[in-house]
Amino acid sequence: MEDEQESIIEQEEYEDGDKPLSTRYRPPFRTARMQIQRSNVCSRAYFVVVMVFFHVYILNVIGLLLYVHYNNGPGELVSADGDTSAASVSQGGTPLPSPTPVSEELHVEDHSQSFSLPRIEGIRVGHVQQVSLVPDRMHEMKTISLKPLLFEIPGFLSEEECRVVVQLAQLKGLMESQTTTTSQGQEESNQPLLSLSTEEVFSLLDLNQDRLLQKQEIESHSRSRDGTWLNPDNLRQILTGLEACPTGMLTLEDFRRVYDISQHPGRQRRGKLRSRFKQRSKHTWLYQGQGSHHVLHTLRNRVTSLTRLPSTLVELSEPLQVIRYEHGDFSNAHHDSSPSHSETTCAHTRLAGNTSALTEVSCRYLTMLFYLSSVEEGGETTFPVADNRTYDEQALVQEGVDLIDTQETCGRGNLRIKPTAGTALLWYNHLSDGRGWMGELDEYSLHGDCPIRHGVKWVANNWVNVDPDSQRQARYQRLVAQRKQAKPGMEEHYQPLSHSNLHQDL
Ligand SMILES: O=C(O)CCC(=O)C(=O)O
Ligand SMILES: [Fe+2]
Repeated sequence: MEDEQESIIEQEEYEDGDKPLSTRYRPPFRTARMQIQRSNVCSRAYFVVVMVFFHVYILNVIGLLLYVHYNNGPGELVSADGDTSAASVSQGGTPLPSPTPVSEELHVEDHSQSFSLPRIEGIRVGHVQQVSLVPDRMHEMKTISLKPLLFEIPGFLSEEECRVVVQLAQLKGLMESQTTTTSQGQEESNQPLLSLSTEEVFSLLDLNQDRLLQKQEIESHSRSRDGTWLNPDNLRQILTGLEACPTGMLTLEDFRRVYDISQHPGRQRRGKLRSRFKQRSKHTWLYQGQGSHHVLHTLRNRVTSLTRLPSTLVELSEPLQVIRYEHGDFSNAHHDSSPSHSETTCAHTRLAGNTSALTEVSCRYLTMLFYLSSVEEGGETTFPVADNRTYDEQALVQEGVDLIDTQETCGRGNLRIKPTAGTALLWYNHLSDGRGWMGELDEYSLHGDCPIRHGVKWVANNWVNVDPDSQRQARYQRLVAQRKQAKPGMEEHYQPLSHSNLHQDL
């Protein structure tokens, strides 16, 4: 009986199409043979499973590589200043070939190209990449922080270019950047501004006027550069109250409780709202399109090259803003761009915008800040929460320390960059939406500048405007293209918000 069983097993083994049994190892015991039989079947199944996993793995790797290549990869840079044959970005010093010409004209046809926004990879803090921006030299671009993604490029402008931009700004004439106070200092800036009831304050905070205060609404106030009428303690009280609220929203009654100014008579005497300094400087705007000074034009091309953004986006963005800070001048910490709400619309795409939106705001995917002068003492650009592990609105305004207030707390920021003539900073104000377009505001991009102690500081801002609604951005670009076709030679100009408007919008 046992023999019979054995021969059946053996026969099956042979019929399976493997080697003849005679050539096989014949184990002395039946149980062992059965195990071998099972292990053959198992190893085939195992082989199939492994192969399937292997293929899935390979496909995943290919997919990932393609994703990285088209979205975030260390793509190609183009040499600006007309040199399209030069190499571009590389890591470790070897330039990569990258011949994509930067056009002097608006690319009205390349909408498809416009719908992916490349991002430079930071790799890690301290990482240095070689970039080719001018024909005869390479520049080094160093990662300064990952949150926000921030780079420093020394020598982005030559001494002569800095001088030209400053002179052009002086020729155009600088205007006062609006401040909420006179320029006599903090004392005076604390003068009462308005006397508002708690209900009026509630209404001001209630951006969408739904009679409920959401965290977003309170936070968007706390972000404003002027930081005016809610002091840090008020803000902290309100946010704490909101967090204790199970609905996550405050009704007017809840608000009354958390905004109980009578408990803190010293902080908000008689309910007077106080304004504080937000900034002090002078600024002007310089157009960079056709007919502008070649240095301005070149600078814009260099921005396109470095950022690898579609040239249309850069060309349709705000003009160059040049700012001069003198002794004591500064600006409070702020975000250059705005969080997107249903009630807001981007100023730059207003042509294609939703007219029912309440507020126009600045939508700035990235900032390029150029230092046009070195400063002897003070005037550092500060990123108070750069590379924090977490971003916490409340931590910004803890008792006695208001990181927004650069006049008082500049030294406490996480990162401070000393202005050096010719150096450029590049940072992304927004995260990616994960699909290659602009996503949420990067809270960590909060920055300001410390008061000038000695010397004069000149800087210029090139902001690249992008609408978080890619369809609206596309519509806007189509409209501009149509207008351009109808009126050749006319350049569509972004109408800049004034510097002060901008920061009230934040
Ligand atoms: O001047 C600086 O260092 C920063 C300027 C700035 O943040 C701005 O103008 O928005
Ligand atoms: Fe800024």
